[in-house]
Amino acid sequence: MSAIHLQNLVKTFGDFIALKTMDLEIADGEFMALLGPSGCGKSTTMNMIAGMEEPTSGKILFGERDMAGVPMGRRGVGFVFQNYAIFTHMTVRQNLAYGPRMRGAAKAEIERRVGAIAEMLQLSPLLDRKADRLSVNILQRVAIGRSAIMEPAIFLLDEPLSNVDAAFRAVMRTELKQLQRQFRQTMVYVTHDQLEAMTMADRIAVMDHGVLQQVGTPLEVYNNPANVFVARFIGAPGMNLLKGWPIEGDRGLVIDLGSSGVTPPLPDDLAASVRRARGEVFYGFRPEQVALAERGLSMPVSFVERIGARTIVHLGEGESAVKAVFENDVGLSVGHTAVVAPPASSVRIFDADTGLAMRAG
Ligand SMILES: Nc1ncnc2c1ncn2[C@@H]1O[C@H](COP(=O)(O)OP(=O)(O)OP(=O)(O)O)[C@@H](O)[C@H]1O
Repeated sequence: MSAIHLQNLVKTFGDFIALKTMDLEIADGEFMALLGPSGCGKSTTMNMIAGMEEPTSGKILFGERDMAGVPMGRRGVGFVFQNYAIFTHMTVRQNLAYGPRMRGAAKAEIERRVGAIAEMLQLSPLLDRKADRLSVNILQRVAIGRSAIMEPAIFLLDEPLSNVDAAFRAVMRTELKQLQRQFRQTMVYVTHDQLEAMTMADRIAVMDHGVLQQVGTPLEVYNNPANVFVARFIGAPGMNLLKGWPIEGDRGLVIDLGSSGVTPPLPDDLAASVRRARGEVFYGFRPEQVALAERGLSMPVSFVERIGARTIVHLGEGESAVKAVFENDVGLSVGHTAVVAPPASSVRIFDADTGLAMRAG
């Protein structure tokens, strides 16, 4: 019943197309993150699921049930926004109890549910505090509690952590995931923060410019991005992408990267696809997978960032710039030349014209 199906969903505002044909299946009990840069259409999609906006065309089904014309209050969804919507003149207890009381729940039942949700969200010591005396962090926790206490089968959260501070955000990531495990709701979570999506979601729907780019588990979108947008967007830093031409080398197909040199041979199954496509490509590899090597791409060090034990080394410049992440200090400084090689199995190739990933085989 709580699966969500988005079918050919389109939303325009006048001439502006906010969402171009979205097809997405969210399973019952799944935690789906809608991830993408500002303006990509995440909130528009969410607002249509909630019933706050009508689709221009296309369908939204909850289970088998078409939601066309079903008002927000009848959809059985819980909604938490970026800006906590709570009653500041009430106590935390009164805020949490508000929904069940409106539904006419018995007093003892309300008390039991308020106690349980307060315990889960670490609000028990604050239950009798007036909401106007709480920090932004705690206000958002109360807002989540106020929605969660209704145990909605579908829980929609739109950037709920973007106004809270970084340390609290880390705590809340864990708590939200636990909340979902406990209630087993279908959760749709809008964020532009990939760390939130990667750590909490079962699957991530990556969006850009009103177009769904890829749907997959966090590891799938990280390891096998469908296109150059996803490759650059996922990962911190994103995937390195160097433009080059495939050429036949002595030991197999290699990519001529111009001033950066020539790559090691591609694995055979990937080479077969690249040969068939015959065009210019992007040679992609993750900064975390770069190793210093005797043979490989020889590049000047342009900048070194040290973040605790982690070191991000910037190599080359302009179009041929790449980043390499090391978990220790590898002794590289500006002015050095580094020879780096990504392991063949971690290399990804994208068609330079279409931006689409070429798969092995
Ligand atoms: N009511 C509206 N009228 C006109 N344009 C709108 C309206 N609502 C959204 N848009 C536009 O649609 C596009 C998508 O907006 P949306 O809020 O869905 O993006 P988003 O991915 O959630 O980004 P953000 O994180 O910035 O909210 C944006 O360019 C936005 O300006």
